[in-house]
Amino acid sequence: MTTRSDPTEALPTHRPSPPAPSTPLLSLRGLSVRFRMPAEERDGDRGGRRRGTAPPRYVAAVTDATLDLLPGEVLALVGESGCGKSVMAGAVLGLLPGNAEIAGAAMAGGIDLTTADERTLARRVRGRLIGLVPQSPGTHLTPVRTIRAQLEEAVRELHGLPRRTPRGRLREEAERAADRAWFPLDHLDAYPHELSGGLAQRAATALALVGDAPVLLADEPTTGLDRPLVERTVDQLRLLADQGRGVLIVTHDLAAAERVADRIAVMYAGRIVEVAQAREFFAGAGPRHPYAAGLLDALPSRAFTPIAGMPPELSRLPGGCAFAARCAHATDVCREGVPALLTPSAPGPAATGTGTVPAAPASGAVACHHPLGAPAARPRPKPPAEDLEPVHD
Ligand SMILES: Nc1ncnc2c1ncn2[C@@H]1O[C@H](COP(=O)(O)OP(=O)(O)OP(=O)(O)O)[C@@H](O)[C@H]1O
Ligand code: NI
Repeated sequence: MTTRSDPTEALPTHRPSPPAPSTPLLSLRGLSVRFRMPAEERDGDRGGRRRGTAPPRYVAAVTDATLDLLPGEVLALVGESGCGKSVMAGAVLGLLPGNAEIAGAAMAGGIDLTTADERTLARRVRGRLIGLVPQSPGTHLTPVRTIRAQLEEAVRELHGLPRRTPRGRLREEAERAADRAWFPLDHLDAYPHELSGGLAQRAATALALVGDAPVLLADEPTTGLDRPLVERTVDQLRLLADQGRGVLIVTHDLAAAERVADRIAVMYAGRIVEVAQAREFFAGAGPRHPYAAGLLDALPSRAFTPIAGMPPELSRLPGGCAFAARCAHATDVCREGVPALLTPSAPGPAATGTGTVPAAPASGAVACHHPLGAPAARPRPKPPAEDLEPVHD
């Protein structure tokens, strides 16, 4: 993809104040996804139990995720590769493979996305309630068709319009979508290869905006882009949120998240382990979960110290906190029980509210038996080898 600069790529500097937080646009409640895997012959089975009679294995890709996405906010979902971010996004769009088993709920526009049939998902959810900003505009755009033709086709499909629909209507809707993504109308007749990287990204975003969905889901929207293009891409998502949409960015790129996110949700081994205000997380008191602190410390702009060890296999999760084996703060209690996602002020689990619909943690929630920055009265674990305490305390 080319990344040459283009004067038409300047984004408007006007930044309207975000609307007051109100009803969530997307609500996950105890969302879990596991993949059923073919049974495996285990050690000791040979000669005894025959292959195929062993119990099936499961990959616990997402476990008990509770989270709200509010109008006007950019929420960044971060975590190491394989921790379940894309599976969570796929569950929301009804795009999981056949071996996926889902529990819990994911509500948007009054529809439970986990139980909706394919017809509902295709007609009412994808593109209409939730727009998907693709990872790689280069592969998302069809090389042999102009941007205008692709947008018009998307309009036709999304609105279920017949082939004979008057051109004017398609044209108008396509131009409206281009305009929403700040794609210059005088480039609409270009082919994808004629566009700069930034304009290709905007063309792909325009496709996601054809149905003017209130929720935008961007799974790794900046992978493979150079720094200036990363910044333009996420700034554009920020502006789309400022207009009242809810934007969920799934990313490895903590610098991009710091640049545009209002809130951060950190995932580890399939669970949300921390939800924080981005300002607090990056520039204020800092992360409260030792894993989240480790992610920040791993950044080249910070301590540049990777987290020792590897995440557990999602088909063989340990009994307690999944991070305990890598955590300098872990004690016996960590290995015994999975910590609930708690906010400091809430007496019970943050995911437990009043009424039948439990509340989601807004921010300041952490799933840790020994959260960082906790009162000194908390029993302090012994650091395992080197004295690592100053890094965290
Ligand atoms: N169809 C599938 N069958 C079995 N396991 C799967 C399937 N799809 C994904 N997984 C597993 O689910 C886990 C979560 O994967 P996911 O793609 O959500 O990770 P991710 O956090 O998005 O990682 P990355 O940052 O690399 O994109 C991984 O262990 C992955 O191997
Ligand atoms: Ni992913």
